Amino acid sequence: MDVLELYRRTGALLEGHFLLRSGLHSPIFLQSAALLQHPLYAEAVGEALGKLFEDEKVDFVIGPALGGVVLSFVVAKALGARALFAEKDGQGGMTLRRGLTVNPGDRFLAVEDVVTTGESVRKAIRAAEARGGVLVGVGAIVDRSGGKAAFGVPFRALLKLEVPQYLPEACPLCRDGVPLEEV
Ligand SMILES: O=P(O)(O)OC[C@H]1O[C@H](OP(=O)(O)OP(=O)(O)O)[C@H](O)[C@@H]1O
Ligand SMILES: O=C(O)c1cc(=O)[nH]c(=O)[nH]1
Ligand SMILES: [Mg+2]
Repeated sequence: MDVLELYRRTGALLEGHFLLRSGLHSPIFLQSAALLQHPLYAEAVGEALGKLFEDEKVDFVIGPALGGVVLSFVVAKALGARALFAEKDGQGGMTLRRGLTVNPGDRFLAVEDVVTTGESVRKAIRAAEARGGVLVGVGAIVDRSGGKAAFGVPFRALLKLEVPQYLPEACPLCRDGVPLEEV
């Protein structure tokens, strides 16, 4: 599957000057909702990502809201597992709400649309582990961490993308006066 082409085709590959969740700046932003709004593409992504973990016997898949909600659903469907999502808890972490539960010992796969630092998916992982879940893998549509993100379990992505990302004080786009976009 040509994931980059899917982002392009759906207008989800943005170029400019973007503020990332982590506070880093980048000339590239992958707007996954623009891709995942298409059920057939979302399903294809879910099947491809699920396939990378088909031997893991997962009880549930979890992703951090919002980006991880649709993705969790399509991957879980492909794996015959439950689809959970974690939500911001208002204190910088994430939690399970809305009657979503974990049975102690449940094996789970964490999924993320785009991993930059991995901090967002890590928060969803902590929420599931706090309820007794056992993490068996992390899957992403795109890994743009430059090989830096690690979770202590297999981490697999459909696409590894090498893109510049800068600390704000070292950002050449800021230096050139390019307006910063919060997407
Ligand atoms: O690996 P990280 O450095 O954490 O960055 C990547 C995260 O940023 C985006 O989510 P965002 O927090 O913007 O919110 P959303 O999912 O609600 O769109 C994206 O969906 C990832 O969750
Ligand atoms: O790091 C981020 O916040 C981020 C990068 C990206 O390409 N897409 C996205 O949704 N978030
Ligand atoms: Mg997100």
